[in-house]
Amino acid sequence: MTGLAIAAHGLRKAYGDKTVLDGIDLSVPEGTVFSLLGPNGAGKTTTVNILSTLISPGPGSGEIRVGGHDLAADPQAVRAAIGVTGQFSAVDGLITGEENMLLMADLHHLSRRDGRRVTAELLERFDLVEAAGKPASTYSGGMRRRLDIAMTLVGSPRIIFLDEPTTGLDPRARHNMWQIIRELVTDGITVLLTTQYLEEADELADRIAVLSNGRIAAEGSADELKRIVPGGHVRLRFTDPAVYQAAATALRDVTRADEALALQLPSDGSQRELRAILDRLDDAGIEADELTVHTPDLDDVFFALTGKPGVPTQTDKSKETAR
Ligand SMILES: Nc1ncnc2c1ncn2[C@@H]1O[C@H](COP(=O)(O)OP(=O)(O)OP(=O)(O)O)[C@@H](O)[C@H]1O
Repeated sequence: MTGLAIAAHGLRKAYGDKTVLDGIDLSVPEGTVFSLLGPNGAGKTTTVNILSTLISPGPGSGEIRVGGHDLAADPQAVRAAIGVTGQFSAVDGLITGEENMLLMADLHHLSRRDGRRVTAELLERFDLVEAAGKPASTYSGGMRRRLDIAMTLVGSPRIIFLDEPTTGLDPRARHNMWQIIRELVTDGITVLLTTQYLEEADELADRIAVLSNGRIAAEGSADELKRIVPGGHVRLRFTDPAVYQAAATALRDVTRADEALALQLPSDGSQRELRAILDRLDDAGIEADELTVHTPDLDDVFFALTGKPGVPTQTDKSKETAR
């Protein structure tokens, strides 16, 4: 292996005259989580489908290596190295969780005994022992996803593709899934995660690539991406209109929100800039009733890069931190 679990050069795909992937490069080091982030239709699933050999790359694509194997020359070896769990999971609802697992063990040609052992271990690990004898159709969304990942692990993959693994899950199940993903990585597995949830990429990914219009608009760690967009500001709120007016006069570069009696100033949130603002207020004898610092988050990055608002964040939690 090269140290890279996935190395793709100039990945291309078009359907008719619609270009979905317009030459993207991906480098994913072993044992890391790489997140492909993009709005609906950006090409995330198409990328996963190509890398997992489900569909062929478009003409003109460069070399693609997955698990150290050349995708075009040795797709079988790629398939043996990977596991895929997706929006349309492999779980059969008509049979029990345990039967699904045993079926998977059969597909991987495990002996009956090994199949039973691995199934028991994985059902235990994913907290599915109690539900093991019930039809999978009776499982909650979170249980189904856990079963799906457990089934994927039967084949001992080194690389797992998780296509939107928490879409539709409630917050508890989502956090549970994040924990599972972290544990996979602790075990040395490489995870390629596609998500529409910015918070999910922020939580889990070592590196994030933002897909937009068939290209990677930006790539880096969450912190690196946050640094490329402006958007940091300090917000001051007042209850007394006269004090609000005085502050608006005393401070430069402010954006006023007269109705809310609030002022906004661009700021990187650093101690130096905050002190300068507070000094100016002190000099003018002004006391703000509330001061909050807003630092850019992946939402800001995403909107700046794709120009497409409306992508869901996972919580309504305020982006502002009171200081
Ligand atoms: N078999 C196909 N035939 C024609 N067009 C397709 C096909 N598969 C995908 N597309 C188109 O390619 C584009 C990218 O689709 P893809 O499913 O990769 O996006 P995505 O980023 O995974 O989106 P989502 O978040 O909605 O799953 C979309 O415009 C889609 O309509």
